[in-house]
Amino acid sequence: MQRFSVAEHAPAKINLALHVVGRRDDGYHLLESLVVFTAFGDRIVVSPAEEDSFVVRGHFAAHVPLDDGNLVLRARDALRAAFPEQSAGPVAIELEKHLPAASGIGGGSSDAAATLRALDRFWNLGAGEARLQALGLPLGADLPMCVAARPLIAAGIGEHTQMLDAFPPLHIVLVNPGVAVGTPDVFRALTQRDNPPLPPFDTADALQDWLHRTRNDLEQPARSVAAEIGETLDALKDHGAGFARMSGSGATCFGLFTDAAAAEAAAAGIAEAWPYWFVAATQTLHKDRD
Ligand SMILES: C[C@](O)(CO)[C@H](O)COP(=O)(O)OP(=O)(O)OC[C@H]1O[C@@H](n2ccc(N)nc2=O)[C@H](O)[C@@H]1O
Ligand SMILES: Nc1ncnc2c1ncn2[C@@H]1O[C@H](COP(=O)(O)OP(=O)(O)OP(=O)(O)O)[C@@H](O)[C@H]1O
Repeated sequence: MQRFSVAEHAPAKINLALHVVGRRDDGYHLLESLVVFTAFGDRIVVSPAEEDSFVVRGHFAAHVPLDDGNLVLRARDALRAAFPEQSAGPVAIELEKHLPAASGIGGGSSDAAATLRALDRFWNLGAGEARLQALGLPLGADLPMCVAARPLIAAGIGEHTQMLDAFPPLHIVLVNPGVAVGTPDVFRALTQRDNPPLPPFDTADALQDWLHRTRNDLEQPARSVAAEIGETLDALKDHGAGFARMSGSGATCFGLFTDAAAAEAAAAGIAEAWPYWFVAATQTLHKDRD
């Protein structure tokens, strides 16, 4: 039996830009998105056990299912099923839940991706990143990008990921106005499904210029579901964000700041003015895997 615990960070996923460029016959939308991941996030710890178990702790623990509806358990089961010939014995899984659920920053997908990475190491499967991405896709379109968890461009419904090396580090404030927004509801409220593609991005490009030429096509439909998104973006801009936009299907918005001190000051100001909102100052992750 494996004698050591393995821990994996499950970062927040931020769609810096998200263009909806078409729709597949099965109803899934074709996207082009520049995605980064943050130091702030959830945490998965897998440990040796006599039988399978799952516990959730942390500020948002009460907001996620404890049964097979949790993407963490679905990821564990998918990995076991893919490696029937290898010993994939009982395991205790602990999830520390710091990311708000149903909030556009991929909490469940990132937890599932971290579970795949952690169990791949714990069970010594040597699956490799591409295999883990393919195994994750049936659990959610965001899984392949969350397995990679470093700056990338995603395309298709999320199954194509192209890593961006030497992406500039970013100081970010995440703000969620306390409204859970269902991803299917936002896609349903979308009126324009064939929008212009993402302009090409080169890491040598000025990011701010590029951001101003891009969009989140899910912002308008999300605002029709949760009007608080407008107030959230205003709060970030009023507290000095050089750029602010909604991530994914919302309602979490991100603001970009010049340095960590500016991000922390803005986060403190927003948290004081809106004590019931979720607010976190953080920075992007760039660690290479594999
Ligand atoms: C909005 C994003 O977060 C951007 O990164 C993702 O596209 C959503 O990824 P996700 O939450 O992993 O999505 P899934 O769990 O696969 O799908 C939830 C629902 O969102 C819609 N959906 C999702 C992804 C996609 N490319 N097109 C869609 O239309 C579908 O109605 C689907 O039933
Ligand atoms: N580990 C988990 N963490 C959060 N939600 C989970 C988890 N497992 C299952 N879920 C379910 O998935 C739903 C979507 O939550 P999630 O946080 O993944 O959405 P999201 O942040 O909008 O993701 P995305 O940005 O990928 O659209 C929740 O309503 C919740 O019931």
